[in-house]
Amino acid sequence: MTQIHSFADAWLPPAPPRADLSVTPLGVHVGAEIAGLDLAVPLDDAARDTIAAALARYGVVFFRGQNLTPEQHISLAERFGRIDVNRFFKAVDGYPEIAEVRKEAHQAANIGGQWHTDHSYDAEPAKGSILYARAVPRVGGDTLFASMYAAYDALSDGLKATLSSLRAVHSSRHVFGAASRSLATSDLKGRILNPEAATQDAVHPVVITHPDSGRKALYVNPNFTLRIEGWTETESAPLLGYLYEHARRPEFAYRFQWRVGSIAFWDNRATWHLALNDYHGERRLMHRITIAGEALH
Ligand SMILES: O=C(O)CCC(=O)C(=O)O
Ligand SMILES: [Fe+2]
Repeated sequence: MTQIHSFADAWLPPAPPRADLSVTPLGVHVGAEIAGLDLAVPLDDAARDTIAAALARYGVVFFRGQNLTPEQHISLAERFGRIDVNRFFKAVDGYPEIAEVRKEAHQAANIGGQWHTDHSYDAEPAKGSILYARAVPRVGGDTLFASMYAAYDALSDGLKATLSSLRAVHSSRHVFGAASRSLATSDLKGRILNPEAATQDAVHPVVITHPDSGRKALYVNPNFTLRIEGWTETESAPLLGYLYEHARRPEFAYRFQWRVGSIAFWDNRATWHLALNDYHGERRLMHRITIAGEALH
């Protein structure tokens, strides 16, 4: 008789190398909370490895109750790679490495309000981002994360085979550039800067093999992907639209509720994220550091 293994057998993490740490899966396909760490203290190798392994497995890891200075936030990020300074977000005063994700009570538009992965418009997209909550609304302002491993796995073998030969063009121009309609019509001015730096397009496979986990992940997103390479935008729209609708299915996602001091550290190649803009009249301020990645294959 075939033995039936429960889902948890495959999904629960191996014991972390430090017995004082715990890794608890939160979503069925994405998200885990790591407890037992004060991230203001320099990470030892065992803690670093625990975080890196959880990130590769769960796509995004969360920490609660942290209290970081900008310097400590930078030191934490540097344990995972070189910092990739974002060209478009206003930086925290005195800290060009830290991007400010801010919405004041009188402002309407938020940053990251569409499903995306950070920096997919770069030839070497960021490997991950560490977002730290400094001020949060009383209610609302959650962030959704979706597993692009799960989205890929759920496609048919036929569509997987078709996608394996396709690459897609990604761009920052229509989002952060001078011609961006959302910048022209919203109150993001002053929070999003340097439209002249939005010149680059990049081409990536539609399905990547994740450099750390070896798993396949869908790597197109509704914010930055323009078209399939060699196809027009009009020709690309039905296929990309289908992939977005598929990847947006709620069962691939986890919704994180912030508190001041919460941290989300996501793997940008394995997940999408979306910041909900449902807290008008309240303030939300996050600090983000993005870690440099590599070309994707
Ligand atoms: O504010 C958030 O929750 C996420 C915003 C975003 O897309 C980002 O920081 O990359
Ligand atoms: Fe983002």
